[in-house]
Amino acid sequence: MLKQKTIAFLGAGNMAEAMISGMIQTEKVPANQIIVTNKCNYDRLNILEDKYGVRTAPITELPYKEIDFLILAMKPKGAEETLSTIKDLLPSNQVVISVLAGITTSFMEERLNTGQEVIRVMPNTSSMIQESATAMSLGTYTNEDNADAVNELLECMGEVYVIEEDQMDIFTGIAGSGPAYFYYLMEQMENVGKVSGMNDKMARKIAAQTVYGAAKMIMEKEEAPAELIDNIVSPNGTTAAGLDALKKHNGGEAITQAINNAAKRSKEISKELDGVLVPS
Ligand SMILES: NC(=O)C1=CN([C@@H]2O[C@H](COP(=O)(O)OP(=O)(O)OC[C@H]3O[C@@H](n4cnc5c(N)ncnc54)[C@H](OP(=O)(O)O)[C@@H]3O)[C@@H](O)[C@H]2O)C=CC1
Ligand SMILES: O=C(O)[C@@H]1CCC=N1
Repeated sequence: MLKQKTIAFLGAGNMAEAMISGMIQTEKVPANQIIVTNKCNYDRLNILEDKYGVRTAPITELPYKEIDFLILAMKPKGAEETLSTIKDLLPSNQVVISVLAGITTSFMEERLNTGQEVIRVMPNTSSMIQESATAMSLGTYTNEDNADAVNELLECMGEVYVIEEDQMDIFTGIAGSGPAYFYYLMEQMENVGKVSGMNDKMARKIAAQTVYGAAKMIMEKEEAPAELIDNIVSPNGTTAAGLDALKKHNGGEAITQAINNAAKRSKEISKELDGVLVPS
């Protein structure tokens, strides 16, 4: 289904590259059917062209009539201007897909021509290695075939969850921003190892392997996290001592706050960009 689709990215940053990398690895989307553009950084476009074999074009020369899926991948503050610029250039059967945090389907629909299909997506940078947890929510006019095709496209980047749009802010807090929390955690683990005399590279790998193994256990086994914890804890042993410290220092609360704060920011972005002032 994807082989005949032409996909364009408006925005050639980290998220666009991660998605392109995921798509190309599956070989479901030929590289020459991916077109990438950005605002002004043509060096960046050249890098992506050399690295992935995608096509690039200045933003004013995008072949809109040829494009099936137009992926908005600039910063959220650029959405308003972009949508008004492209509104009348889009064929009526083209699907506009946004990965922008906080940009709602209604925001897009209000700024595009009536009937234009939009889909809101939240991937994460693990798309780069096809391990994203990606959410998608459909707009008012999305037809089923296009929704299926976009789902298949997103599966090139990892797991896809179709969710109600009112869950998108919390999904962003958990999964869109989530990798950063784990990188932060692993950085702490690595630093502790280094301070204790471990070789830098080995400390990084040990932290990553530990997190990877734990995530894989959750993915592959039936047990809930509490049971898996039970299997590690010995009475009066090292893990009990470690968990005591984690609880004493509000480790659980810290992660809850991180997710809720990110979700709150996603909501704020929606309101700010829709012209509703949010108290700071
Ligand atoms: N990074 C992440 O982990 C995730 C990001 N997102 C969303 O993805 C979007 C992009 O994030 P990210 O890739 O990190 O950002 P980057 O800053 O890495 O990239 C932004 C890109 O957008 C381009 N750009 C800016 N304005 C326009 C425009 N008007 N038209 C076309 N291109 C434009 C920039 O080009 P130039 O340099 O020429 O200005 C740049 O290539 C954000 O909206 C974010 O919310 C969603 C999920 C995860
Ligand atoms: O930080 C951000 O706003 C974007 C959205 C999710 C991950 N990065």
